[in-house]
Amino acid sequence: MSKPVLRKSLLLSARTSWLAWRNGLLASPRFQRFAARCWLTRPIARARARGLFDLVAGFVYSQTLAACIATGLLDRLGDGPQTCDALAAQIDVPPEGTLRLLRAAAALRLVERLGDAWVVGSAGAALRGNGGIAEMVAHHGLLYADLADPVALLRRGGGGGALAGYWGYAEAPGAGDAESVAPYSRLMAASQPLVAAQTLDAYRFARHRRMLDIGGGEGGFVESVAARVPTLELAVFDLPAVVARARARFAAAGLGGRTSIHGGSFRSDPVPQGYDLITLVRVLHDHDDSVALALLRAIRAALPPGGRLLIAEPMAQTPGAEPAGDAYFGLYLLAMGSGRPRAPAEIRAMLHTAGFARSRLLPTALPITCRVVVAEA
Ligand SMILES: CC(C)=CCC/C(C)=C/CC/C(C)=C/C=C/C(C)=C/C=C/C=C(C)/C=C/C=C(C)/C=C/C=C(C)/C=C/CC(C)(C)O
Ligand SMILES: C[S@@+](CC[C@H](N)C(=O)[O-])C[C@H]1O[C@@H](n2cnc3c(N)ncnc32)[C@H](O)[C@@H]1O
Repeated sequence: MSKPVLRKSLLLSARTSWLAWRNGLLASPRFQRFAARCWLTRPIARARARGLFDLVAGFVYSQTLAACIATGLLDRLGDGPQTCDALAAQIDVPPEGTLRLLRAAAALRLVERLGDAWVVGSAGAALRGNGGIAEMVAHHGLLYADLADPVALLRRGGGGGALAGYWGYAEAPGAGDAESVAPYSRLMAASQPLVAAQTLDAYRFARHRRMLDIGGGEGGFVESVAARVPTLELAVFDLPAVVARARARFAAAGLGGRTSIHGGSFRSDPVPQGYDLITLVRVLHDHDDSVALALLRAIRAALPPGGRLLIAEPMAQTPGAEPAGDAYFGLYLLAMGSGRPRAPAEIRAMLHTAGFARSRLLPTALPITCRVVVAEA
């Protein structure tokens, strides 16, 4: 056995022993009782118990939030303080039910008591400041239905449920009509500013002349870039029924002269050429490895020498945000029926395989919402 292999195997066996010892201790009711009573370990024990309780009960918190959004309770409180009785009449829930909801929401900092009335709480205020989150919560009903039996979902390899139906247009023959693409495109457009803000702060778009946003939906990201970088010519490539929405949006925003529209499928149509920057915003993670790699290869072939590809999306193994990438998006994409969240290192390895010379991860202010990898052809 070579020295590095021996070293690796010794380290692995030391770590295995340590983890077995640690887990035995943490599982022991005697140790748990001792840690909760001893003044030195009590804060840690309480924090761990709280963390575990949140994990066990998190779906109830999410459903409390869902009720606040569905009834419009948060928006109503956004207009000013309200009593429970006044709110009850507006949201069509009996006063006892409204009070129960308000108390639950207060525990989650969504609302706050102010004398005899109620106002928006600190978490509620942050949520109201990010429009797209409320829409995300509203569409979680679909994911919630699919996750009612998570083991069945895992056993059947994902898809086949409510969320897959919502998304199905991209796989459908003809790739969707105006009616079937509308709900999803609207949802993506509503949540797009969260991602655009991070991406625009992370990368200097002004260094480019012509940008193509592949899978750009109804053009929300292109519109944000247009507002930040007046010199850039912009284009969007998406399924024909989706880009029809982008065309209307650009015309309404007075961007018709600065933007081009390409309708097609990157599964079967060539990637348009003539752009020195191509972007994939919340697109790569939607696809299984074979489709994702074929797309990266096609983009590499379409870029001029020195041209760049920018990938922006939530990623796996994000320090401090592991549950968002690996748990939330891992199960979301499973329910959707294709794709997976990838770690930056995996994306960079795929970029290398696709023929990109260099790539790097750029820092973003809120990596939980989006990370950015840029690659050079
Ligand atoms: C004022 C005083 C007293 C003190 C100030 C202290 C201080 C500095 C406080 C900071 C307050 C502050 C600025 C808070 C900011 C909070 C923010 C920005 C919160 C943002 C939260 C974002 C969330 C929760 C985002 C959720 C996003 C979701 C769930 C996205 C889902 C996306 C999906 C499903 C996308 C699907 C696309 C597909 C199919 C995968 O491709
Ligand atoms: C998650 S959405 C992201 C939309 C937008 N980039 C954003 O961040 O809001 C994925 C987009 O990829 C598009 N898409 C899916 N399959 C496609 C295909 N085969 N060819 C072109 N676009 C496709 C969808 O229509 C959708 O607009």
